[in-house]
Amino acid sequence: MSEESTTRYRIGYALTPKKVKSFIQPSLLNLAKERGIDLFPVQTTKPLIDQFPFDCIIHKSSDPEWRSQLEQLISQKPDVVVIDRPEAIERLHNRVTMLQAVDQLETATGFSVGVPKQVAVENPQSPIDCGLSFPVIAKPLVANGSAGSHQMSLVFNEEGLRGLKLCQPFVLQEFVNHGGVIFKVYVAGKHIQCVKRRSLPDVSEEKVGVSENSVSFSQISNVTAEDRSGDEAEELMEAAELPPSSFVTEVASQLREALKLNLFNFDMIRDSSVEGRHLVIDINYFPGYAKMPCYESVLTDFFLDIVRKKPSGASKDC
Ligand SMILES: O=P(O)(O)O[C@@H]1[C@@H](OP(=O)(O)O)[C@H](OP(=O)(O)O)[C@H](O)[C@H](OP(=O)(O)O)[C@H]1OP(=O)(O)O
Ligand SMILES: Nc1ncnc2c1ncn2[C@@H]1O[C@H](COP(=O)(O)OP(=O)(O)O)[C@@H](O)[C@H]1O
Ligand SMILES: [Mg+2]
Ligand SMILES: [Mg+2]
Repeated sequence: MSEESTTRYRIGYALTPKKVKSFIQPSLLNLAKERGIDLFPVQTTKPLIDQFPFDCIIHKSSDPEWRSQLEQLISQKPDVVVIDRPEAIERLHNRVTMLQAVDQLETATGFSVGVPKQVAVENPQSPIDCGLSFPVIAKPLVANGSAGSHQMSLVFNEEGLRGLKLCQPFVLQEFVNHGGVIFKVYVAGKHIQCVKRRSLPDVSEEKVGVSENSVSFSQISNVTAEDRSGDEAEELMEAAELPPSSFVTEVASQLREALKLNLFNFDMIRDSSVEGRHLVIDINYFPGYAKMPCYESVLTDFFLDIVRKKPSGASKDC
């Protein structure tokens, strides 16, 4: 008999109610069960150790108590795989540190990858001399999953910058024309999938001169199919070609290694002014996998990779 049909594994999940609703769907639970994996909810407010046994813990929770429980678990039970390490996830909670790994990537496929020019503004009250070209996007520095951390402004000129009523540190990032489409690359260990999503439209030089000083927006890529049907942005999206999968795989695998993370996605745009140039603009921990085609089988394959390759005597990073 194969290992798949005889051995059962227990995975504990600690997720917000919103995430449980979107991710822990019956279709995932059933497929995982058929293939030997049972998923159980973990309560972050109760001692983790009392809820054992588990072969693996997956989690997305901003509770500091939970983080210390996990750190204790990692030192006390090295056989349990923790997906992912809190300190590695932490790097994605800041829009400067999240993109630092991108600069180390090297691609061999004739395409290149980088990040847009950006500067952090720690004190939002101080006058801003950012040295960037307009338009720029003001993004909250902290990317902690709160609604506020997705609230952004597209700023067309100095006056727009002066008019920003921000009370938290933020980053200013050069807006790059990219044809109104972003590529979302979902990573679950070695499994990688790239999908297209709608983005902000290109900004022409004429438009910079005549537009408002700034425009606010939030979570543009999550506009629903009903909202966008028939519009011009949707046509752009349908016509756009995905980047070659060899390039996407190179970038995703190297990022996975550099970030020491298994469960994340990144937003990538094609720089319209430089042939083959792509820019990573955002990296998200434990994103909305259920929006990815066949997420149940991708995630079940990933869980099996993890529990079968469990190292003895060490918690696993990647
Ligand atoms: O809820 P969803 O499915 O829209 O997923 C969100 C992600 O959407 P995506 O899968 O990239 O389209 C979303 O990605 P974006 O930041 O919109 O690129 C975030 O990962 C979000 O998590 P958080 O609010 O940053 O903690 C994710 O939200 P949570 O489900 O983790 O709350
Ligand atoms: N530098 C940029 N140039 C062009 N468009 C951008 C840039 N940065 C962000 N965007 C657009 O703004 C959206 C939100 O920005 P992002 O950094 O992904 O924030 P969030 O974490 O809220 O998803 C992106 O999906 C993309 O449409
Ligand atoms: Mg994004
Ligand atoms: Mg994000």
